[in-house]
Amino acid sequence: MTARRTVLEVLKGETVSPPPLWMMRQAGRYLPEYRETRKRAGSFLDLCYNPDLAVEVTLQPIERFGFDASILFSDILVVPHALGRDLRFEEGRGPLLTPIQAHEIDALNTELFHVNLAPVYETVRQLRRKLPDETTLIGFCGAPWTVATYMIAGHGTPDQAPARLFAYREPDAFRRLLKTLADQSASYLIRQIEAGADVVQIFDSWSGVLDEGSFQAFCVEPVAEIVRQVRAAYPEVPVIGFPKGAGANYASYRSKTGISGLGLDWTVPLTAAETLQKDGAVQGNLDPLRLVAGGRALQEGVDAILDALADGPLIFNLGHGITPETPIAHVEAMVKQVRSRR
Ligand SMILES: Cc1c2[nH]c(c1CCC(=O)O)Cc1[nH]c(c(CCC(=O)O)c1C)Cc1[nH]c(c(CCC(=O)O)c1C)Cc1[nH]c(c(C)c1CCC(=O)O)C2
Repeated sequence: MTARRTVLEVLKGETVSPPPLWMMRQAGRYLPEYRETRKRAGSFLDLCYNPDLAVEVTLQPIERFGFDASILFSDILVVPHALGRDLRFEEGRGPLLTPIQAHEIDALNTELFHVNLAPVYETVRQLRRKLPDETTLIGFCGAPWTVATYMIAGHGTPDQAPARLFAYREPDAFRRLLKTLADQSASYLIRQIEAGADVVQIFDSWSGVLDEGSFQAFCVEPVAEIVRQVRAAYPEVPVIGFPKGAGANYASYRSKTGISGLGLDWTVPLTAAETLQKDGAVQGNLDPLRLVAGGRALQEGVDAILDALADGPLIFNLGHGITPETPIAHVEAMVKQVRSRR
C-alpha cells in the first residue's frame, strides 16, 4: 500500500482531520541549520543552484517539524535569471536586477532556459527520492505579474509603481513580457512535475496593487494560461494559486484561472474564506506575526482558522512567508496545536 499524501487528498476536495500543514518559506533564516548551510554555499543563488545543498535545506524543516508538504528550495527569480537577466541578492536589500527596457523584451533568451535550470530539476529528483513517502512535494514558480515587477523595477518596491507605469505606457511590450513569462513558467513547472513534484504553487505576491482591469489582464489571464498548459501535460496534478492581497478579487480567482487550491493571505476574513472553501481547497492563513509573538496571539489565531475552516478542505499554512525572527518554539507550538485538533 502506498502512503497517504494528505495535502494531495485535500487538493482533491477531501476533508482531512487534523488538516495537513506546511509553512511558506519553511526553509529559511529562522532555522540555525539553514544559516549554517547557507554559509557553506556562498551566495543565496549558489545555494539555489547547488542540488546537494538545496536538498539539504529543503529537508531541514521536514526533519525538524514533520510537515505534510515540502516545498522545493529555490526562488521565483531564477526564471528571469535563466532567461539571461542578471540577478544578485544582497544581504538586507533583497534581490537586485538590471531593470529591463521595452526593447529588450524580445531579446529574452529562451534557448538555454532549461539548461540553466537543470540544477533545480536535479534538486526535485533527489528530493522525491529522499522525502518520506507521505510527504507531498510542492514545486513552484512566480506568477508572471509578480516576476515582471522585479524585472522592471530591478528590486522590491512598496507599490510596484515602476511596473504599473511600464504596463500603462508600453502595453504591447508588457503583454509580450507576460506572455513569455507565462510560457516559460508553464514549461518550468512541467519539468518540475516530470522530475517528481506532486503539486505546483504559483506565487502572485504582488497581485494586491492592481485595479480591476489590470488584475484581470496581468494576474488572472497569465496564470490561467500557465494552468492551461500544465493541465494539458498533467491533468491530474493540482495547482495552488496564491494571489496575495487580492482582496475582493479573491472571489472569482479560482474559477477564472482554473487553479485547484486557493492560497489565502492573512487579511482574508474567515467568513469570506468559508465561502471560498465551498468551491474547493483553501490554504492559509495565519498572520506570520502571530507566529513571531507566540502565546495567546498565536493560540487564538490558530483556533480561529481551525474553527472556521477545519470542517472542509483546508491546508493549514501562514498567510505569507515565515519571518527570520520567528522563535522555533512558536513553530513547535503551532504544529502541536494544529495536530491535536480532531
Ligand atoms: C516575491 C518572492 C521572492 N521569492 C519568493 C517570492 C514569492 C513569495 C513571497 O512573496 O515571499 C518565493 C520563495 N523564496 C524562497 C522560497 C523557497 C521555498 C520556501 O521555503 O518557501 C520560495 C517559494 C527562498 C528565499 N528567497 C529569499 C530568501 C532569503 C535569502 C537568504 O537566505 O539570504 C529565501 C530563503 C530571498 C528573496 N527572494 C525574493 C525576495 C523579495 C527576497 C528577499 C526578501 C527576504 O530576504 O526574505 C523574491
